[in-house]
Amino acid sequence: MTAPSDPDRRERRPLRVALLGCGVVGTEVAHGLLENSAELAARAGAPLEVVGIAVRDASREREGVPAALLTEDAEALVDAADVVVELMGGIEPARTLILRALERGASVVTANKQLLAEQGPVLFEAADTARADLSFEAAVAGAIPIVRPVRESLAGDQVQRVLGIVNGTTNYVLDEMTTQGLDLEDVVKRAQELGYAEADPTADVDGYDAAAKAAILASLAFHTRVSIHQVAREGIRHITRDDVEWARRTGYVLKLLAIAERTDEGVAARVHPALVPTDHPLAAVRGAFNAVFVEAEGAGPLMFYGQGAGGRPTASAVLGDVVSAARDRLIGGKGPHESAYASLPVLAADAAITRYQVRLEVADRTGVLAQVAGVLADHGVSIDTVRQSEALTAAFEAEPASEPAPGAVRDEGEPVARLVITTHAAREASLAATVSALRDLEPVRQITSVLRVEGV
Ligand SMILES: NC(=O)C1=CN([C@@H]2O[C@H](COP(=O)(O)OP(=O)(O)OC[C@H]3O[C@@H](n4cnc5c(N)ncnc54)[C@H](O)[C@@H]3O)[C@@H](O)[C@H]2O)C=CC1
Ligand SMILES: N[C@@H](CC=O)C(=O)O
Ligand code: NA
Repeated sequence: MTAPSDPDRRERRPLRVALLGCGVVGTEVAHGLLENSAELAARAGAPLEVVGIAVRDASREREGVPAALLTEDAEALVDAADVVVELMGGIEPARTLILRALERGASVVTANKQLLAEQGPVLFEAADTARADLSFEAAVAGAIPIVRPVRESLAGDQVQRVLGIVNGTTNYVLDEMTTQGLDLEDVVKRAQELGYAEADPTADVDGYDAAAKAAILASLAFHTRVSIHQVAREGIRHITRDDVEWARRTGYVLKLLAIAERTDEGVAARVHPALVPTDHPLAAVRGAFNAVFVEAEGAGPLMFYGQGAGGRPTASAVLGDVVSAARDRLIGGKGPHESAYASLPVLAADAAITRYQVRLEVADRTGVLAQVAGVLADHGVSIDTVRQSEALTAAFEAEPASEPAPGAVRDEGEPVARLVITTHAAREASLAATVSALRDLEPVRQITSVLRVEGV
């Protein structure tokens, strides 16, 4: 007769952990595994032995990381591990190494949102086939537990909407621009030094990183595969100090938001800068912190807040996944497998419905306001508020006039009025057509900015 399977009688041999990558996050994970080994062993149920760390240059010293652990042979390291922790980033060789690990039955922990958002289905299928864990808490909103709550705790509910700040770098940049009056480029450099930015910070500034996270959250929340290519994306590269200042003067703060929604027609995900009222909780999210609101039918509104970037905070989420994967291995089981996907339609970007703030410069003549209002009305875009003229113009006395749009006629002596129009909710497609028509309107000298307004 076979002995009953009693987890407490299983052999507690050390679990071999391989790290791939020893950068900002990898270094902190290595420190955590090496310095807290006794505590982690007690929590996991077996010692977690670091068998090696794959790096590009093994001859380079890394503080607090024994040189003997460094190797340039990532494949051999993967083949020697029970748990593979991928912290190299990028698509290749991360993808091949993760698949190799899963095919061998090793558990995988990764922080690689880019890979998950582009190639998630391949990886999840490999994990399910191998009955091995593929965990990625660090891939969305750094230290904040958000993947596990959406994937597991809300698995019995119907999530309707996920909205939040999921990129620490851009939140830090916009915050510094708002509070210190700095330019975008200077603050991005600082974000790199602080370990918040991706290896190529374009991924942060142009919204790719947030779009990857939005795709992951939308997939988990709506049980529908959403890839990064289906997320409408606009970054913060075009945001100027002027935009930030106008936001402040009109009662808002600029934030890069990720929004995923489920409607009767399907699901939609988008990432863009948005004006958030100064009294909205998201306005108070400073520095590299992130915050995510989830609305579910049964649970109602939920809010998650914490550090979204940086080595230590991200390593916390990675280490949590490592302990969890170790526990699953010790009982011979696997964490959650992927949902049988509902495959709801993923909607096009221009289906989104939002409020907008449009700033423009017009010839300061009688009747211009009516002409502008007429263009909005013609496109079915209803105006909420219009601010015009002296008060706003006077506030900018010291400010140099902005460059006119290419082709715009600007008479040197002509008085120009600034208008700030806030709309009621309108379809993205209607707003785009409105802006295009405004550009062609004779008295319009410049469309200074078009920003969405959220959280009103
Ligand atoms: N830094 C952060 O705040 C966060 C980062 N992440 C993710 O964590 C992962 C790692 O990010 P960081 O540590 O910030 O990046 P990093 O650029 O500091 O570290 C990556 C390391 O991997 C190494 N590497 C790359 N390709 C390699 C290869 N083929 N063989 C050996 N080593 C290789 C690089 O030399 C570098 O040292 C990325 O997927 C990133 O998106 C996730 C959440 C937060
Ligand atoms: N570059 C990312 C790091 C965490 O995911 C960010 O700034 O949020
Ligand atoms: Na997280």
